Amino acid sequence: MTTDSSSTAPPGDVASQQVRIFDTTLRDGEQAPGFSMNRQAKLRMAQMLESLGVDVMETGFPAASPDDFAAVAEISRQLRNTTACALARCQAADIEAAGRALEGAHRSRIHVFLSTSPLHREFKLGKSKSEVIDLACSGIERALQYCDEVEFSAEDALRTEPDYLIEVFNAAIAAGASTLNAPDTVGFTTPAEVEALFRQLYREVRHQGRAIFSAHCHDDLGMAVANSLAAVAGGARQIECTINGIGERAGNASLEEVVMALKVRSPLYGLQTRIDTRKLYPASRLLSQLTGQSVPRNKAIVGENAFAHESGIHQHGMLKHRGTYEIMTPQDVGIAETRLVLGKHSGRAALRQRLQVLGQQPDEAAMEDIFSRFKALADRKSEVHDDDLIALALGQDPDAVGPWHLGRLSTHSDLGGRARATIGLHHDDGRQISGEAQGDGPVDAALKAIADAIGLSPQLTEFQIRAVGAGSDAQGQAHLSVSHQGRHWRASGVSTDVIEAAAQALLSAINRIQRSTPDQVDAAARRAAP
Ligand SMILES: CC(=O)SCCNC(=O)CCNC(=O)[C@H](O)C(C)(C)COP(=O)(O)OP(=O)(O)OC[C@H]1O[C@@H](n2cnc3c(N)ncnc32)[C@H](O)[C@@H]1OP(=O)(O)O
Ligand SMILES: CC(C)C(=O)C(=O)O
Repeated sequence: MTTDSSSTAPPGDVASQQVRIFDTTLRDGEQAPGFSMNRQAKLRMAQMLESLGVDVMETGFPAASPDDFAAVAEISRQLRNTTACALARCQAADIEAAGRALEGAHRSRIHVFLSTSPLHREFKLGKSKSEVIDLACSGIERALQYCDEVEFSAEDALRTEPDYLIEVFNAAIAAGASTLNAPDTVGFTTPAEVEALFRQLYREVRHQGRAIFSAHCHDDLGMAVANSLAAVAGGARQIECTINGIGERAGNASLEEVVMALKVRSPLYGLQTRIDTRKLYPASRLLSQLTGQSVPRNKAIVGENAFAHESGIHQHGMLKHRGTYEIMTPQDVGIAETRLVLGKHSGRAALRQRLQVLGQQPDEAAMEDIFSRFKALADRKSEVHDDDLIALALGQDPDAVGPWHLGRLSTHSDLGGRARATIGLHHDDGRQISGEAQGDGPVDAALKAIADAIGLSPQLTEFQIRAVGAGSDAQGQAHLSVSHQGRHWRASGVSTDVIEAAAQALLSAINRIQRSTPDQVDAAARRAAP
């Protein structure tokens, strides 16, 4: 967590080293298709954002719907260290709704906005320059009756005539706004342009240290984070951003990227935030769970690959000194550890290190043999897992099938009742066994029947079924991970019948366990056999 104790300038003044983080995940983020959240989800996310340390939280747009109003009201009552903010158009009903929703807030802000660009003035609002200024000022004055502070946004500011924008901001300050936001509503600007605009605003608007400038950048050209940082270089002291960069169209500036850029490059920017960066990854995962939208693997800071290395040259460098290929630690952002993923691009250094972790210490000759078999396997699989490596080290074929095979599977389930499964298995040595079990659904029953029949119940740690292809005749692909005696095994099964796909996946995992520890599993199966 970074805090500013050295600066004497008020937060937000250009002389201050503190940048306010204004989070709009629950408003601009939530208003994008695919990201809407119900009240419960918003409340859960708000708790996470407050513990992350955001300074201002835009909790919603109360005039949008009764549920949004209720969410803003409930979140506002709960926030203690964060200013609760609600959005409103320059319309009396919107502002009154925002004011009522914020009534229980510890500290409240109404964010009123109005378009200022020529295109928006003419086609959206049908208003002249002076009418826009009058409407903005009356909106700000009205909002001040309901809250502690008012932010004013000149929507589409980056396509507004700069001299007119200055006139609007001067009027907004005179009307009582203490935060002046110049949004790049359509993600059109560039870093050089936005920095120059903020410098001009800082110089020419009559803020007299009473108002701070804010940047709200969209990512239509992929420059939202760069533009936000450039705005700060030009004098902005509030950045509006969202977790995972969600927001209208291509999204907003990503909070985790902005914050980590300021932290990792602090000698360059000399600026700080209050964000507890160790909570960035948990916040990102929570949002992904609540919205059902996954984070791309290659996403900066919080993507699965952000601290994962597959290429041998990088892995070799990382094993010598992690600074060779990482500019921050995974722990800085709340990720447990760096992963060296073994695949077709990996080299001997990473393979040897992983084998050592798995208790295998092959000599040079054995290592060469394992390495060539590893490369051959890696050409067929995207990722080589620990159980594959153990099979390679033990001289086994990681692609082998059996010894157990599924001979028979039948399931029965009634709506609302327990499901039942019976299975028949045969072994390469001619043995045949059968089993029967009940479960929560037919997949659960089938997996239990197999585990009971073989007499081995590895713990299921991950389970996914997905359709391959479209249509009701699509193949179902089951992936699972199990743990057994401290080791982890992965397996998959494919069938047009999803229950059979799951059963094949578990059997494949048990076979892998058996092939690496044959005596032990065989004894279990003999005990289980009738
Ligand atoms: C850049 C941004 O992200 S702005 C925030 C965008 N977010 C949203 O729009 C999400 C929530 N919005 C909603 O639920 C609805 O749009 C509502 C409830 C706010 C309004 O719904 P409706 O009354 O049916 O209006 P509708 O959405 O069709 O059109 C917007 C109206 O607001 C006017 N308007 C737009 N911005 C402003 C503003 N800042 N101040 C005053 N009026 C405005 C438009 O001119 C239009 O007016 P008109 O109906 O007289 O033509
Ligand atoms: C309401 C304003 C700040 C906005 O979301 C935008 O201009 O993108």
